[in-house]
Amino acid sequence: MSDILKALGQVLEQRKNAAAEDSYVASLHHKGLNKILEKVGEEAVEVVIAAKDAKNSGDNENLIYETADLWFHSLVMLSHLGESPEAVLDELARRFDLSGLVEKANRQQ
Ligand SMILES: N=c1c2ncn([C@@H]3O[C@H](COP(=O)(O)OP(=O)(O)OP(=O)(O)O)[C@@H](O)[C@H]3O)c2ncn1[C@@H]1O[C@H](COP(=O)(O)O)[C@@H](O)[C@H]1O
Repeated sequence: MSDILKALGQVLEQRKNAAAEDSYVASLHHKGLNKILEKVGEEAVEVVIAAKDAKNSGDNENLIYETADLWFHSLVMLSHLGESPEAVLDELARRFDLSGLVEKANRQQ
């Protein structure tokens, strides 16, 4: 697993016990799930807009920036609900090398 994802997951957990005034992540945990979900939704829309702009301009810099914002806020959401980045990476590992078409066909049987 990526070292930075693991380290970030640990920081997000620690921030549950931090003061909202000292930390952006702590402020989100204090505001609660609805605020966190609002941020996830906002960042998802920003990713979509950045992708359209990148297609038109050929410049992916803002798309990378907005995608990092979306990943980050998704990790805060998972942490708030007691999950870790490892859980998502484990799920991706489980799916690895399994064709999406085959997986869908198996589901429909
Ligand atoms: N990776 C991030 C990260 N990415 C984005 N952000 C913050 O997410 C916010 C994104 O909000 P917007 O762009 O919507 O800007 P905004 O208008 O300020 O947000 P709102 O007031 O609307 O909520 C900004 O404040 C960014 O600084 C992040 N804040 C923290 N981290 C990581 O989390 C760690 C802990 O952060 P703190 O809890 O602040 O110490 C940091 O050391 C970083 O590793």
